[in-house]
Order: sequence, then C-alpha cells, then structure tokens
Amino acid sequence: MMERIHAMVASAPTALERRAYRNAVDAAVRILDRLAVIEPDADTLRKCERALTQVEDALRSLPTLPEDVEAPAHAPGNPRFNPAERGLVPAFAIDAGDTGQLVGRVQFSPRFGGTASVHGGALSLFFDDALGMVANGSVTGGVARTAFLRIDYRSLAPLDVELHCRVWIEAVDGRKRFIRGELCHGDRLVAEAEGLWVAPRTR
Ligand SMILES: CCCCCCCCCCCC(=O)SCCNC(=O)CCNC(=O)[C@H](O)C(C)(C)COP(=O)(O)OP(=O)(O)OC[C@H]1O[C@@H](n2cnc3c(N)ncnc32)[C@H](O)[C@@H]1OP(=O)(O)O
Repeated sequence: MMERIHAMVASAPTALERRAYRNAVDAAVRILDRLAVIEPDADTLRKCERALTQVEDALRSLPTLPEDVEAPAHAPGNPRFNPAERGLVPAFAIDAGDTGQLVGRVQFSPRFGGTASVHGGALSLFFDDALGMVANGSVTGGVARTAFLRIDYRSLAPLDVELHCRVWIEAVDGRKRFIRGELCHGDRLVAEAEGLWVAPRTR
C-alpha cells in the first residue's frame, strides 16, 4: 500500500490536480500579500490563525512527495510543482524565448517587499529561477546547479509594477554555463545578474 502511494504521488500531476494546486497556492499567497499591507488587529488575526490551522490540518492529511525525486525544477514530468507554482518566486510571464535567451515580465506583490520596494533577496531568488531556466534549457540540456549568483542592484524595484526581464547565455565552457540577466522598470535598469551553473560530471 505504501509503495502504491509512493508511485502515485511521484507521477506528474494531472491537469486537474495542477489547476487545483495553483488555485490553492494563489489563495495562500493572496493571504501573505494581504498580511504584508494590513494594520493588524489582534482579534481578527487570532480568528484568521484558527481558520488557517484548519487549512493546514487538511493539507497534512495528504501524502508527501518522496525526498529522492530529482528533476529540473521546470521539467514537465517533474512531480514537484515549479517554484512559481509553489509561490516561492513571482510568476515570470515569458514573452519571447529561443534556445539561448528569454524575455519576459514579472511583478513582485507586497509579500516580496518592504514598504514600497522589492526585497533584495527576493530579486536574487527571482534571478536564480529565471537564469536557472536558461541554464537548464534546450541549448545546454540536462540539469545544472547554481555555483554562484551575483546581483548588482542598480535602482529600487517598485512593488506591484510590471518589470521587464531579459536572460541570456553568456558562455558555455564544458560543464560550465555562464548566464546573465537584467531587470528594468521601463527604461530604468533595476538590477543585473550574472551566474555560473555547473552540470554534473558524466562518467
Ligand atoms: C527547462 C528546464 C528548466 C529548469 C529550471 C531550473 C531553475 C532552478 C535553478 C535553480 C538551481 C539551484 O538553485 S540549485 C541550488 C543552489 N546551488 C547549490 O546548492 C549547488 C551547491 N554546489 C554544488 O553542488 C557544487 O559545488 C557544484 C555542482 C556547483 C559544482 O561541483 P562540481 O560538479 O564538483 O564541480 P567542480 O569540479 O567543483 O567545478 C567545476 C568547474 O566549475 C568551477 N566552479 C565551481 N564552483 C564555482 C564558483 N562558485 N565560482 C567559480 N567557479 C566555480 C570550477 O572552478 C571548475 O572549473 P574548471 O576547473 O572546470 O574550469
């Protein structure tokens, strides 16, 4: 019976499960976004905590994925949901892309920031994901891990505003994939990133 559950949960989710999952995560992150901007009221927040604990209990009734599942985060057959689906990073709307670059838009909601601008760590999280997509894309093939990621913060990134991002392969040298990216608000450069992704040794 345990093996059957293991096999079931390790397969890729169906379209219905994927939609239901995304809707549940959307609801959860809307709560975090709301919590980021409200003036607190202890009574209301205590009621919210009780209701959220019931939600958590419902989720605890589901089996968990086995820990040894390893697949590229965005691979279609991955039984795990990708970082944006899990609410870990804001969704990156891809407008154009070929084998070596991506162009798209991203908007950071209030949970990713302080009062008016995006948290530097959230920008770094986003770049790791966006550059990682290109590092693990069709030019390079296979899985590669982030070895380093350098961010230059050039100007404040506003919250709740559409930002434009471009990511491209700078160089490939054996197992090493050097990737760069930039994020702009209109014509203004917000941040630049460069990173190295290293593919595993082949025996
Ligand atoms: C469509 C699908 C989308 C899929 C989209 C997926 C998106 C998500 C992507 C997110 C990925 C992550 O965040 S992964 C999580 C964060 N990263 C990690 O946890 C990685 C932890 N680190 C490691 O596992 C390891 O250090 C590795 C794999 C990075 C490298 O180890 P290794 O394989 O043993 O390689 P090693 O021999 O050390 O180095 C190989 C070469 O790289 C160089 N090198 C290694 N590290 C560095 C470094 N920090 N800075 C400079 N150079 C380095 C070495 O000098 C060497 O150069 P030379 O002498 O050959 O010239």
